[in-house]
Amino acid sequence: MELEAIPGVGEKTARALRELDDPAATVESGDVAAIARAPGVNEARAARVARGAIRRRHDDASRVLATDRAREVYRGALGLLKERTVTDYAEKRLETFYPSASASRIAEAQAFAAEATKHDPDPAVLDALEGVEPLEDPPTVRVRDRCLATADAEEYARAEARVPELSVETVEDTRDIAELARSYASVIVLDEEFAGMDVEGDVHVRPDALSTPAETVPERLLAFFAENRERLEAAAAVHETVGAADRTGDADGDAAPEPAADLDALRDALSRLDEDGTIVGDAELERLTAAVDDLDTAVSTAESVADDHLREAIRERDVTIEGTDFLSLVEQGARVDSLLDRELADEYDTAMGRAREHLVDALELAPEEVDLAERVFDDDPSFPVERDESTVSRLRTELAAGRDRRAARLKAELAADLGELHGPVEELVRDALELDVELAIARFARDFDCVIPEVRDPDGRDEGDAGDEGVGGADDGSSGGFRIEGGRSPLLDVDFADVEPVDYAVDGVRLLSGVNSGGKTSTLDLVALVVVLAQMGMPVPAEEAALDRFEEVHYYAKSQGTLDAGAFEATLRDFGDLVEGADGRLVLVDELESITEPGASAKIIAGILEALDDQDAVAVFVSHLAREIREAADYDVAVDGIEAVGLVDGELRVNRSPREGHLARSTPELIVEKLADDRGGDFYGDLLEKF
Ligand SMILES: Nc1ncnc2c1ncn2[C@@H]1O[C@H](COP(=O)(O)OP(=O)(O)OP(=O)(O)O)[C@@H](O)[C@H]1O
Repeated sequence: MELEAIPGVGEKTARALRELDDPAATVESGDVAAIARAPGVNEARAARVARGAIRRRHDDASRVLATDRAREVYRGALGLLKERTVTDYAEKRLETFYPSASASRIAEAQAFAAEATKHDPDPAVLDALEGVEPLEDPPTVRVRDRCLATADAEEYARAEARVPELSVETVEDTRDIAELARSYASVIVLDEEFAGMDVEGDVHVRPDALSTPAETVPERLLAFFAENRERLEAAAAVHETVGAADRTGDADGDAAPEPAADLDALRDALSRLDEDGTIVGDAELERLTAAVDDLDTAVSTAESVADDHLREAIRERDVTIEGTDFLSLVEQGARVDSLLDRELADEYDTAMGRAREHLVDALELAPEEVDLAERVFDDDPSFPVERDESTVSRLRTELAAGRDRRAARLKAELAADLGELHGPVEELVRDALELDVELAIARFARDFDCVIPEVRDPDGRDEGDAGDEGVGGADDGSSGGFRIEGGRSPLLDVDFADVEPVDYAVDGVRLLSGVNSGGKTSTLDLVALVVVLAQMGMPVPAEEAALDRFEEVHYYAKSQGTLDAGAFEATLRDFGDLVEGADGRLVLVDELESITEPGASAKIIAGILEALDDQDAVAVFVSHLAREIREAADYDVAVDGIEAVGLVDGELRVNRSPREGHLARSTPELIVEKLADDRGGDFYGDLLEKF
């Protein structure tokens, strides 16, 4: 795949993405964490890349969010979803859901959301998700006791690139290899031509070494698992918790899927691995490691044991010394060895025996090591007892070699096991992270009593596949629209529990009138939110919702006061563009009249409505000037109204659902009416007649 063909991926990002193992598949997978492994690509950019790949797959060039306010509503909706994630991954992954005008994209996202909403978010699973994070590649470990060797310049470059953990050495002949074998514990020769050579040391000819990294550098896998231990344990815990919830019947009806990796095998492998990537839990390796470390101390203690015994023996003994011996001792400084030998031979043997026994016991030496260890103390009598340094050194070398051989074998065995787990654990962690995405959607749907909306193909309406009910006038060939029943916006400034349900269906161009604070703006917000969420493929906060797929959502918030001439002209130009080719657009406009004086506003709004009506657009204009606009318009403008049911204790009681074809009375009218009722008299009565 041409990476540059993905919308939003330039040359620089494409170059970074090419560093990934399988760039095309990774980008397509939508796995934001995997994409973010490309150098210099953070998670936000990774989410954009994933979104671009989705757009490309669906051939989706749509830009549904056409205005700032529409984008704000999207951010609000996304925010509500993101608040319900546990992991950073899920937060970023949710950004790959965008409002689309592509039927296939919406269907794909809806299928995902429909599955997601089947979950019953279990608090124990959410807790378990806390520790899950995308897996990370640890920094390169340098392995110094092993090297790669080749006579080929290209192979050399390949080896350096693929196995940065090892030194790569150039060799010309067997002599060079023999030289390397003296400096490295083990040498891996990459060239076939050296097969069968006779070189001393741990030398292997392995032409496939670069393609079998688990064998060549088992340390790489060990470091990967050591680095990611906590994430892996957390992901395993998530799967187990889901499984447990399933068994106790807490979760949805479906049985939990088998985890992607064998969790017992994973735990077993991790138990053999230390934090720094070394092997643990092997008694023999621990014995050899301790023996090397404790050798000096054990030899010194063994010397003391022998000395103590001899000292005691000498002290308790009367030694008769012949005159000549005494003379030779005094005159020539002769050593007492001969004396010891003659007088205390038995005691000396016992002392040596004890020293050797101590050494063997303290270091827990194996039978094959005992022989050499016993030679540390030779039979030539001396006091104090002296070790044979060269034997100690040989013993150290042998124990260390045994330790290294054992460690290498265990590393290779563990790496082989880990190699098999590598793919599955990547999937295990990804599944856990994806579960967080699904649970966020499930919680959103539950928290806000959502439903999966019906999103219909606007071009298919005339063929009669618009469903039984139809959206407003959808099956009559008009521009379609939306129908919301029991919609409750979670973005309102009141507690969700206090939000009153709103029913509203629109199939063409409407003016929305109503009392102050009746909920007109909130209705526009609800419509925008439902449409945006629906086209993201997400559940919407309503009892029922259906809409025709919109190409663009143009939502204009109320302007903050009258505009100066320049800004007014710019706004008019915006609307000029908007009414051009408005088919497929949803237009939501809040009190456009505030941009200029009321008389001019009514004429301008009437003109815009006429143009939109001609285009069969779907539009809702909130206005307090409904009557004036109707008078200024050349056609019969449809007006809906949010009615006050009455004034109770000075407070308006409102029916939040707009009434179709009804011009709602304004707040001033209602107050005049109340005064006319309460006080009577001509003044209030006359005033009321003017409305
Ligand atoms: N469906 C609802 N349920 C509960 N409260 C609501 C609902 N709709 C609106 N409200 C409350 O009414 C307040 C006013 O709503 P909103 O701003 O939408 O009214 P408006 O008709 O646009 O007012 P104005 O005519 O002053 O612009 C909101 O801030 C909210 O507290």
